[in-house]
Amino acid sequence: MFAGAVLRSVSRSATAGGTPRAATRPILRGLSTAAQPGQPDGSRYDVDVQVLPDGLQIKGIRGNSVKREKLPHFWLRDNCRCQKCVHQQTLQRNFNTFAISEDIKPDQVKTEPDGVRVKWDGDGHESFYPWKFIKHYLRHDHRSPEDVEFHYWGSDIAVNRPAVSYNDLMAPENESGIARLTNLIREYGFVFVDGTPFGTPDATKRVLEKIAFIRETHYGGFYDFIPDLAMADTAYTNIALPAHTDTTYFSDPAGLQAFHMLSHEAPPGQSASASASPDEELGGKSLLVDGFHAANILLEEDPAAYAILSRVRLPWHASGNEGITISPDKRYPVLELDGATGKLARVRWNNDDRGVVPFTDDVSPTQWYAAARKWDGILRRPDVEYWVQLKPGQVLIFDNWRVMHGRSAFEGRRRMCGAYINRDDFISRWRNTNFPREAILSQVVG
Ligand SMILES: C[N+](C)(C)CCCC[C@H](N)C(=O)O
Ligand SMILES: O=C(O)CCC(=O)C(=O)O
Repeated sequence: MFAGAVLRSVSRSATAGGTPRAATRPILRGLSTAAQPGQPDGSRYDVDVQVLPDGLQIKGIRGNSVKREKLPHFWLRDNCRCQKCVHQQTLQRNFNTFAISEDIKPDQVKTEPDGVRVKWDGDGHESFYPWKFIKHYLRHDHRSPEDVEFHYWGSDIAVNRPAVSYNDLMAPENESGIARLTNLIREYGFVFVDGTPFGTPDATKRVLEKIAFIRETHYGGFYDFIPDLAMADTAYTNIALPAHTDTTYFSDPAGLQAFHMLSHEAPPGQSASASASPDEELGGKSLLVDGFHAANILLEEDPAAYAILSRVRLPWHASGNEGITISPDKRYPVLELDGATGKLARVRWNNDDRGVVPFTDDVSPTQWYAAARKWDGILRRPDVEYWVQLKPGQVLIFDNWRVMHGRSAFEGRRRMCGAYINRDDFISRWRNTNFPREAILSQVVG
């Protein structure tokens, strides 16, 4: 049952000197909304609205919890989402914010079953703010649908690795496969797509393009490589590579990376081993490390080292290829924390592509090396490392901001294909296949 009320037109009583006296403004009758489905505690939710000289004072009451927020008039007007103010096809703001009078005020405020309607002074523009929009700013429960429950893992993940089947993923008209795949990457940081045709790289490319378009870099777009140093990078060799993230030298490191081992032939003259999986004989095993899990261990065991790796900004570079010298827009730390939450947002770790450790005012290179040694030691712990022999048909896709990868040395002609995908394009695909668009818009628009 809803109750609504119309606030009498906002009266402005001028006083000497013309400064409007803040007349006592009646509170709009609280609006009691039945507990909405999924309301965390299932309790009633009352919202009171009071028009103040400089904004709408909103009070949200749920059980014993009362939250207040004042929504400034100008802020409300700027966030009008009517058909005139927002381009309905592109969802872009469709007016000049700064053409709105700075001291805009409502002429009339009315609560309705679905929200608050405001008629503005001046041009008489009318805005409507759904309760969902208003309650979002009451800081009652800022758990956004995008708050992810991370599943941290070590070598134990081998028992039950996250996977989807190629057929489920690629089923036409069915988004459940891509929804599950993107959600597994968000929760675990990686996923296998089993049963992917491997006679050619085409099916692998289709799998990746099911997520989003492929990111072009100086290595090209979709990559298909063997150890022939076609590009001046150790990935194009057969040497062992320790756990690392890729593209540490970009301001915006690749969000996803993928590998599909299409074939692995023994060196000429050496017969493929009779063993079930010749690859085991030839090496080239893949390594995955959950960087967030490793960082949690470091924080637990050596918080000072964690602080150093999250504070000291380092140079990173890719300079091996003729005429190409890539480095990020600024120096970045190994562990990048979210400025707002303090939570770990990104791991940037490739000791081979790291530049010279700087001398900074508060942390010496010796201190940084001691912290990095601790970090490196954690990455190499047997219970932290997940070693897996990739096989043709298994596409590995992982979050390059969280999961490090590497490989053991190998012999012979090992053919790998895959691609990078931008972080934001991956997150967009995850959002749009796992959450209702309305919930997404209320997150991304703010
Ligand atoms: C493109 N492909 C994935 C084959 C190789 C890329 C080389 C990656 C580089 N070592 C880095 O850490 O960024
Ligand atoms: O060959 C592999 O298994 C991994 C290569 C690698 O680390 C890379 O391309 O970044």
